[in-house]
Amino acid sequence: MNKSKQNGHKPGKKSKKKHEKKSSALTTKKGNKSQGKPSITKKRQGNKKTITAEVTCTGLTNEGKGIVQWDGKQLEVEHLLPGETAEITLSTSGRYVNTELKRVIASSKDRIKPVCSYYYDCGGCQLQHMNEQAQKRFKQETIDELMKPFGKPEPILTMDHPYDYRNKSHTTFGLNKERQIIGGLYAQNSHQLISMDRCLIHDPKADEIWQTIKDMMKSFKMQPYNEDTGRGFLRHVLVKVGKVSGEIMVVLVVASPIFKGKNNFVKALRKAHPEITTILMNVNNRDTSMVLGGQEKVLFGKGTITDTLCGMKFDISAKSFYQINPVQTEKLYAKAIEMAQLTGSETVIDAYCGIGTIGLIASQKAGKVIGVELNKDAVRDAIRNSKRNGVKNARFYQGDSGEFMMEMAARGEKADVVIMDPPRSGSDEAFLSSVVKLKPERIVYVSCNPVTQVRDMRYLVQNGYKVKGMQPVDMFPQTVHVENVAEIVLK
Ligand SMILES: C[S@@+](CC[C@H](N)C(=O)[O-])C[C@H]1O[C@@H](n2cnc3c(N)ncnc32)[C@H](O)[C@@H]1O
Repeated sequence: MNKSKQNGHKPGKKSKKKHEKKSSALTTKKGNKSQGKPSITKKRQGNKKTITAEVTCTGLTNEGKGIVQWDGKQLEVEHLLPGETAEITLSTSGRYVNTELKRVIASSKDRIKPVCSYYYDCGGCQLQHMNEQAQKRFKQETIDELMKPFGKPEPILTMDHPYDYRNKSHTTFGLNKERQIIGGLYAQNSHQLISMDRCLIHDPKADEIWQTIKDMMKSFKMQPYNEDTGRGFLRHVLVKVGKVSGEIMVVLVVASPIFKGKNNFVKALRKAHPEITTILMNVNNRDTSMVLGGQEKVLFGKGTITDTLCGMKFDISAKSFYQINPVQTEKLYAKAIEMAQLTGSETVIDAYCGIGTIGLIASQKAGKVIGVELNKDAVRDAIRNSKRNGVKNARFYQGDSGEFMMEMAARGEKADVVIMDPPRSGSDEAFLSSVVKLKPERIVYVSCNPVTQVRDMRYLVQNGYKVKGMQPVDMFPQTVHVENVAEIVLK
């Protein structure tokens, strides 16, 4: 048996799109020089040349891919670990070089057999071939390297059971070659549906529910939606689970508002899963890769679920953002509130506030909290959550955080602490320049993308602030993503 099989590696099954990379744009982090050995085979197809080569991995990129040197170029190879020697294929097409791991010849002690049997096909997780210690070390080194201009981050807070953590999942449906209905996830960066019955980072109940829906589809004559032809009905199933409350929301994302037999469908689903507390239909009839569409209809229950986080209760709508790993979120929020150093009198801005979680938790120690959020359903949830928890000193507004802060700065208003938690793209100059004008004593910056966080913190540092401390949190075990919270104070 070859080494790749021992390691559970299934070569040659991936979508080609996944590997497409400009060799000139490759990350240089942690890479040393080492020369790839001469090619073993060469094939030419049109302008495309495929080469098999033996290479040695010298480091990892921020995306967890192995760095190798070949023919004077630095290339990335998925699922390859530092120190490993492997056989890879390289396909060159113009300036592009695609790589694929074929066989690990000398394996690293950090390599393990992925627990998930879909790992090499799916791409939703990127680090399952590393043991827990190696994942931790990789995330710490990545964040340490990125944050170097601002100091040394604290040791990352990891999770005891790094599986089953996602409280939100969405599944897509399609037909296999035999025209049987299948469900699963798209391979990363592609629309190739990977049929699966379990995702090990999802809540197990969520996977049971969509499996039931898949099995019900045939008897209800419900066809999966086909994005190429625009035909079919069921596009996705979104499941949200309240990990503490046990409440479960199921959203049937459909291509048309005409849902024949919906009452019987809902009845049958509830019979199979009495634990479901609400069912919604969301109509997405656009040619889009976005999961949810504009129209929403509650088919059963109250249309939201409630969950408990840091001792407070939160209503969550289908379209509202809610952190996907509540165990780690409690650690993250505790750190963010500690960094805010509230004494009971401060005016706190909770920017990009979602359903108001951080702001409402902070309100217990603050003078007043002002939350701002773009998504109107999330703002409605935040206002309801404020009432539900008896909070009297918090107000929530719908709007763009940048515009909101510019207006505050123009009115000469005051803020002592700004807590900001923008999406992956980070914040913008309108927001950051207004923060600089408002001059809060401290800024707590929560980020799920340290790359954009670095960019924004650089702006703040150039404009009178300094980074006092940083705490990375592993919110997304098995994946390359890292959450980081930074304490930033006026110089
Ligand atoms: C990473 S989430 C954080 C939400 C919340 N702080 C939490 O911990 O649950 C980012 C939020 O920013 C919102 N958002 C995105 N762009 C925005 C903008 N320009 N202005 C205000 N909110 C925005 C999103 O709708 C989302 O709720």
